[in-house]
Amino acid sequence: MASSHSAPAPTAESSPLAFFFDQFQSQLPFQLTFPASLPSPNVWTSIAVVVLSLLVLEQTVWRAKRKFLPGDKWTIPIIGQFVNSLHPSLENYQKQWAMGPLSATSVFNMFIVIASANDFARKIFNSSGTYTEPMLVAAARPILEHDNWVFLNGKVHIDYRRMLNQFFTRKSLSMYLSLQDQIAREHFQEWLADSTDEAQPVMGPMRYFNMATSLRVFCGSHVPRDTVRLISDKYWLITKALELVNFPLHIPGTKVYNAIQARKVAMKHLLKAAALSKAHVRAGGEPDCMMDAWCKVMFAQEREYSDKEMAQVVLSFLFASQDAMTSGLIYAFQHLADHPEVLAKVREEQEQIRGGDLTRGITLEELDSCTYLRATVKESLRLKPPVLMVPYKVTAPFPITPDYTAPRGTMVIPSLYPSLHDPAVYPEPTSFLPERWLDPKGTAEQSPKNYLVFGAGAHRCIGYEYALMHIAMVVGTASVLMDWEHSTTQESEKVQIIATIFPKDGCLLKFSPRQRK
Ligand code: HEM
Repeated sequence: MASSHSAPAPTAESSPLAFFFDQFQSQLPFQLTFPASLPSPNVWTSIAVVVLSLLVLEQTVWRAKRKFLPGDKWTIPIIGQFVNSLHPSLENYQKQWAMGPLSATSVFNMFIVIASANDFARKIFNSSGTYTEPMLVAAARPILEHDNWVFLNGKVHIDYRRMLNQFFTRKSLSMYLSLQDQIAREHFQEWLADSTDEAQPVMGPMRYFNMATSLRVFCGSHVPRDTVRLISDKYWLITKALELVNFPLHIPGTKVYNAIQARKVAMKHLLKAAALSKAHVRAGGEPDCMMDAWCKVMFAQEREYSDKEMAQVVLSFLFASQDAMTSGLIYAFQHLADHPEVLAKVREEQEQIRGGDLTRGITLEELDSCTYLRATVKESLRLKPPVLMVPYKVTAPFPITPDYTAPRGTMVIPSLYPSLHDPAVYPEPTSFLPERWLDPKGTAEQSPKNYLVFGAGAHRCIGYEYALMHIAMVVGTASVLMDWEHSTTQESEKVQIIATIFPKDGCLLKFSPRQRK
């Protein structure tokens, strides 16, 4: 093979790339060829210079943005901490939090500031509309759609949220409690019927149960029962794609592509539900679900929300109720199985408050008086908070401290976990101690600012009351109807992160009908 370029013999000074090429060639027993159409070594040199300059620029920008914040001295070229973010782990996050109250990292040139201290976390939560906007994760926009209300910020968000808040008051939510109880009992029956000698992972059944409950509460009978399984399965594809980092192109076969297709199917049914709900309320039907309650309010006012807007709102609610609530419920079952002394107290309280009648659902007033049950749920969510951190994006230079201003475009992440494991507020922070919530003068009750399970500020979880009521009702009812054993493994205390956290072994439980002692 003859070489097709006739440039003078390169030296390291004249062209480093061509020089290396010649060095490489000298090692080979045959002649390598530059086809005539390939750029000459001088062009390669120019490309190398540009690439090198970009790499130097990248490091310079990283150091200029990071300033004195703890973090890598040099960022990994181009990808940053991409590999770590592909496999997020609590251990890696803990390392990052241990770096300091504020620390820096980067993924694909996205500069990220992570707040571990409670003051800074709350400062970020409270900055939306002035310095920041909610970011969720990059894939959230194409999946939930760009015009979904969850991406609103500032005044428009406050107005929209004010309208939705009225459907999440305790009074509004109490009308669904008996329905929730009925659905829970149906699912308990299924879990008991499916129970085998071996404990089974409960992630799948719990997720489906939450979807069935949430669809009933949000959409009533406007989503037929036989569609619930379909939407639940589709939603799993959506959840799996909502990772901190995803493949940037949404081509067939990628998680985000699958999630977009799944959203289209779910939206088809939710759009139909919105139209049916409007027709039901227009015809004078009594509200039987959140969509109906919304229609009733909106027909009495001037602003009419389109079927698409209503369906998108429910889509956003389902995301949260599916994932975070499943995490909260699974850990509540796990913690109670691992602490029989706590379960015994929960049962005693339930039997007392229900007056021995275990066949009927619990009322809101009764639930309110379950002091020990509510402390148990609160403690379970503290110990294993479903959401570890919430990404926000800086929209204007944000002075987080007097010395450090996060530049526009930075991803700022308030972390919830460190505040919820602060030993000064929660002594023995890794122990499950519902009693800490029973002393009104104790540090736990005296430091509500540390209880960041549901976030803080303008975007604080809209569903927190619903989630707390649901988990308490389910666990309370389960405690008097069933026994459950937890098969502990080496992975039970380890955490896997699928948008929210779950026991790494999927939580292996064996349910059986309650044996009264
Ligand atoms: C244990 C269960 C849950 C946990 C731990 C949880 C946690 C959170 C957290 C940490 C945030 C971010 C708050 C912030 O940025 O300050 C959030 C937002 C949100 N959650 Fe939840 N959530 C739960 C259940 C639910 C449920 C059942 C719903 C259903 C309605 C829901 C709907 C939402 C919505 C719509 C937002 C965004 C609110 C806004 O931007 O105004 N969540 N949640």
